[in-house]
Amino acid sequence: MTGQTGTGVPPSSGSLPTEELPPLRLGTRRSALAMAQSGMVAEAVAAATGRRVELVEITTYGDTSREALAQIGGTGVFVSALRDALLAGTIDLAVHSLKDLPTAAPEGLVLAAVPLREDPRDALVARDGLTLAELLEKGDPLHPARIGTGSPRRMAQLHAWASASGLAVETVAIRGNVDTRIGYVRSGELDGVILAAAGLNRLGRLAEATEVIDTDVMLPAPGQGALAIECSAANPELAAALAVLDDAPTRAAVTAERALLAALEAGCSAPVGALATTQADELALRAVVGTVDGATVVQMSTTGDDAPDELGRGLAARLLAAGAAGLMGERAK
Ligand SMILES: NCc1[nH]cc(CCC(=O)O)c1CC(=O)O
Repeated sequence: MTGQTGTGVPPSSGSLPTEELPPLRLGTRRSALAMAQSGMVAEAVAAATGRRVELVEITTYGDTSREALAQIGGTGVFVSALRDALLAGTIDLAVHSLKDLPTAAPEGLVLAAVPLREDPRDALVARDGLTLAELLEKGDPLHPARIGTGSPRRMAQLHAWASASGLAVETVAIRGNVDTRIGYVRSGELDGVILAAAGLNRLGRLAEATEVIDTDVMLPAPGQGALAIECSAANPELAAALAVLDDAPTRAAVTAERALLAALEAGCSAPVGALATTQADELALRAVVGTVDGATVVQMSTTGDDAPDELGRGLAARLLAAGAAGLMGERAK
């Protein structure tokens, strides 16, 4: 009789067998864009932690309300339901578009990772493959090109650029998901709409952009194109595991942009654009504040090896000294 002590596969001794840990619950909004970016992060988190990751869909007030964002308290409405779920422990991590994240640090939560940023610029989706310049040149003061955007920042810069170029433009306040917004162009209701290039790209629809708008024409929203991965401060092991997804240059850039926004006491629906880029270990930060009609815009830049948040606050102070507060109108949160 042969022995019963054959060499089976020994139980692994090192790390915990992953199948014994419950999956990580990643909270996400239901929109196609949120699902796309959460799916990407879920894969990265699974690879980084060796854990399974399941998506938990959470509906926010911003998803169900058709009111203008400025009316319902800014894009923070997209964030708070996910944060409530994190604090309640019904999800383990949440993925947000960083530009929707209020600048105030939340009690009990950690910004565990800011992954590598995508193209931060805005993009135009226009009829007939036209660029912004071509579209506006086809109009005239009585029949200006009609461009859809609900963003005061985009409106301000679009009007300022058109006026500097001697061209007419009409902005039409719209909101809704990417499909809805592009739909206004496909139906012929609008000549073009402006959206974040990163959002189009994550949906696999960047090819529908007829122009990615140069940052000399339009500075993006602080944090645009970057994602935020949040978890509970009560779970430092998870925060540490998620930290491998952090991209240091992206975090430095968005830290500078958000410090500027916070120091201006402006929210994500204020007419403020800002973009930091890394150049040979130095951060270069550009920012614009304007009136929504574009009649007055103040643009400034700075560079240096100061800490990112100091760079942001310093530029905000210079903008405020130049009268920025008076341009932003009613402070949005
Ligand atoms: N305001 C909603 C929102 N929040 C983030 C993005 C795009 C993706 C990103 O900036 O990371 C969008 C859509 C848009 O502005 O077109």
